[in-house]
Amino acid sequence: MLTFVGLGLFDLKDISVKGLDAVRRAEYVYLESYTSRMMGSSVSEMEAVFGKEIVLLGREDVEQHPDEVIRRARDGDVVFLTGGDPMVSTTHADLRIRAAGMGVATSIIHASSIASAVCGLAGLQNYRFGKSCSVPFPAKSWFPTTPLETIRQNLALNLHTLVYLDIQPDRYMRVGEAIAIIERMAEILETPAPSLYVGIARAGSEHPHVAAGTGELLKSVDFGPPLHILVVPADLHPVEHEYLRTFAGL
Ligand SMILES: C[S@@+](CC[C@H](N)C(=O)[O-])C[C@H]1O[C@@H](n2cnc3c(N)ncnc32)[C@H](O)[C@@H]1O
Repeated sequence: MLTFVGLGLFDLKDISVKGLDAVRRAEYVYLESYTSRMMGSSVSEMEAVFGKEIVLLGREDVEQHPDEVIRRARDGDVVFLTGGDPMVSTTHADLRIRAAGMGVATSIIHASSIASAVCGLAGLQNYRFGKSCSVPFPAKSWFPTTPLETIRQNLALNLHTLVYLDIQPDRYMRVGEAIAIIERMAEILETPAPSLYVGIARAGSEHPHVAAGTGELLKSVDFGPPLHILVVPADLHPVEHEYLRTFAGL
């Protein structure tokens, strides 16, 4: 059995009781840490509390060479850990399909996700979100403008946009960096940059930081340590406006 277990948002206390039971029962426990990160706990802390050795997997291990994981799941209990919910804004559906294709039973133990946490922290209604997008760190001759195109399509439909920020082995994109990159995209596309943003840091921790305002304002805010995420809101419903005024300094 291959069980996808969500770790939740911030530290090792965010896993569900069901998830913890599955980890403790498993013969092999894998963790992918390229789609999200548990910033409040190290892998060694998780190993100590879960009582299991954890094998780290990179993107290639999961997307190109998942054979070992699937083979072991055919012969015993394997847990595959992911930050947040394992099936939200990841490509792990592919791993589940491959396992099923090889006759391996699978199941999912869900967890809190950044996609729902932003609704609580920013007070933006979940059914008013359009397609989400991701802002990558630009490379030498690579500066995609598709994230701003997605934001503009959503704004035209009066929908909010959830903007995931790049995670790399040695760095995490911050709210201010993401806004500066989006503003550069606006220059390239010769289109206006968004006039309002909501920045969120460390959802799920004891000290999340949430701030709403113009790009100029949010670039000067110190959101503190990662992870960070950004929302570009559409026109605000009066309750959304009141919520951001009350909890995000709008
Ligand atoms: C690709 S998404 C994966 C979402 C994950 N599967 C989930 O359900 O939460 C990861 C991105 O979401 C944002 N993110 C995830 N957890 C966060 C947290 N606790 N606080 C702020 N942003 C977070 C970051 O921008 C990060 O790069």
